[in-house]
Amino acid sequence: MADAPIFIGAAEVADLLQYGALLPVLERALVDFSKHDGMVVQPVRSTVPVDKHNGFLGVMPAYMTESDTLATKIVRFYHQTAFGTSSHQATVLLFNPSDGSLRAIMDGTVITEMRTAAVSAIATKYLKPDRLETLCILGSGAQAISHYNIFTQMFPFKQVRVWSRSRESAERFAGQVQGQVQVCTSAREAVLGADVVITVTMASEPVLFGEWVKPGAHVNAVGACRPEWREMDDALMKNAVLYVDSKEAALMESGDVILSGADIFAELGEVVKGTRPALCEKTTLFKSLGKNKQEAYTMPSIQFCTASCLFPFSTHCLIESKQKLLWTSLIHLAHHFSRN
Ligand SMILES: NC(=O)C1=CN([C@@H]2O[C@H](COP(=O)(O)OP(=O)(O)OC[C@H]3O[C@@H](n4cnc5c(N)ncnc54)[C@H](O)[C@@H]3O)[C@@H](O)[C@H]2O)C=CC1
Ligand SMILES: O=C([O-])C1=[NH+]CCC1
Repeated sequence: MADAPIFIGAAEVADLLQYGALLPVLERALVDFSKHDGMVVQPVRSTVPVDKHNGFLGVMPAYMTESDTLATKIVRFYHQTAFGTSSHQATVLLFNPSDGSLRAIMDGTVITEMRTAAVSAIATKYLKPDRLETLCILGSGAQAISHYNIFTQMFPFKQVRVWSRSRESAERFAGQVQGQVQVCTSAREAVLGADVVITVTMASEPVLFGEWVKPGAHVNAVGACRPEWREMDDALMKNAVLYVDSKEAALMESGDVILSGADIFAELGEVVKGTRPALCEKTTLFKSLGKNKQEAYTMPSIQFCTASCLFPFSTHCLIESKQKLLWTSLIHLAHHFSRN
């Protein structure tokens, strides 16, 4: 009989996952994904609308030949959730690729929050303007917090502005993060003059307009993952140089790309690899959909390990082994572009 899969809960994932280790894995995932050489098999996410409850369930499988990693993320995103419940909840399943048996079940919500923010940070590292003084965040939920955390760690912003539909949630956000945040009364006020803008809303109509965006600024467009949803207006989509995590996904899932008819300039993985240029002097926009969550790349110091070896060990070994499994899954997930 196959060994029972191990379970890695949200608290353990949060303990084990560090941005310092995550960033290079994701850069590698972006590059591998954008090679399009058949070594990473990762279809565009399959999404089931749950209309009766105003939500969606997305399934994101991938197989990476090089690291022999087979996993899937399952994510639900609902518009109305009970108070205190995140609109996005995810689970990651890791399989033994040789026989398809289930090896690990892990919380994917923290992974999603951190992976997505880390990929936006990578896009910003490559596409950033010369001046990095003002960061603007539109939205104040889970992604706003993870983006705030990594962006203030990685870049020397002097000012962070936030706007949210309700001032109360923007103020709650400002109280939750470590550091000064200017709560703005309008999205326009938050965006004017900002060097980097991040949109992390559940909006289905534009909240960011090209006329507000400073020429040469960089935008990370993280929300609006349905073909009929928008966060940007046409002017911004057409005037900015457009980078995406996955061209295939952007043309199937992104309302901002599909409905504006904007041309895609490059995948982020091509920029990281150096095969397409980073046009930093222009206004740039990175449309993130989460196409490489887990990657087929195994961190050099972390060997793949089987669930069967976990149970005779001490707690310490168990945690260490879980960390290995977590990384293996991340590596896989990274491919869902770092659609963490
Ligand atoms: N690209 C990627 O890889 C990923 C993208 N996402 C997307 O990022 C966005 C934020 O996700 P979370 O922070 O987890 O969600 P959340 O539910 O925690 O926060 C959503 C935020 O959007 C605001 N909002 C909701 N409806 C709005 C509207 N009509 N106009 C303006 N603001 C509105 C809410 O007030 C809240 O501040 C979502 O669109 C989500 O689908 C999430 C995970 C991965
Ligand atoms: O990658 C992801 O988990 C998601 N992207 C958009 C909605 C959820």
